[in-house]
Amino acid sequence: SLDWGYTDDNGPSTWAEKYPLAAGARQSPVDIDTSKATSDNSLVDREIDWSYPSNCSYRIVNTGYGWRVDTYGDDTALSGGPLSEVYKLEQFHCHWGATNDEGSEHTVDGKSYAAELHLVHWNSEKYSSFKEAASQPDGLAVLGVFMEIGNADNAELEKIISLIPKIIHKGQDSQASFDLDFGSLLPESKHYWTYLGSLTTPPCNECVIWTVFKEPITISERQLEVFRSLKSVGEEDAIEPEEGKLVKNYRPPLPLGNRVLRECGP
Ligand SMILES: Oc1ccc(S)c(O)c1
Ligand SMILES: [Zn+2]
Repeated sequence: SLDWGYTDDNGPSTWAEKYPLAAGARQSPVDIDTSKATSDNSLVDREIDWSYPSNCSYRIVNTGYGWRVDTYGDDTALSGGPLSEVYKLEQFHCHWGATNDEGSEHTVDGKSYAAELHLVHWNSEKYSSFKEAASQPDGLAVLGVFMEIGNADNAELEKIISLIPKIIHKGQDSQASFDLDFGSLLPESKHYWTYLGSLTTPPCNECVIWTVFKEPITISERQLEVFRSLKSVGEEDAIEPEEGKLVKNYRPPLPLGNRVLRECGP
């Protein structure tokens, strides 16, 4: 089974034992203390620009600590905002909690959202692979999108959620090509906070330029329950039906320390 996870005996407070980077000074997530955010001119008119194709083939996989959609980011591009180069979309995934009052990784003035979507991009202008980029301080650019519970399903996410019953157990995957409109996975407002941080899962490499959108998107309670139905163990692990469910997979915030937190947007 996994050597790290989100239970009491393998959760975030134990990660540094096997993954020393997890104890670094540039870790993610952080609490976004809005009174500390500077809106200096360094980002003025530097809005985040993305271009994602409307139809792509994807693979969704149960990693044992969540679901992850691997994209084949040929004609994807993320630029602008805090980024000096063009980044390609590698994958996206989500973090959530056991109840709706927790689940996001970043928090805003101490407030948690029910879940948080991460769209992971890598600096394909400077580096030749995602793996190489993940070892560099400017290697990855991750967009963080807060998710709150609303009455309506999120139609775009439903295309992904409908595949989850096929990957209930760790290691299972499903290939699908659907026209996913990424734009609708992002909020209307492009107002964001940005800071230098890390992967929020082991090995917690300090290689991420984070951009966290201020405005959440909404998903329904039913959709979030589907996330929680994923299992962290393989089909071969004989366990009771209710056991091994991935009811939460979020890392609590780490200190911002002396890092700069900038904000940009209307
Ligand atoms: O490549 C990545 C893995 C995990 C997480 S949380 C990321 O933000 C990027
Ligand atoms: Zn993540």
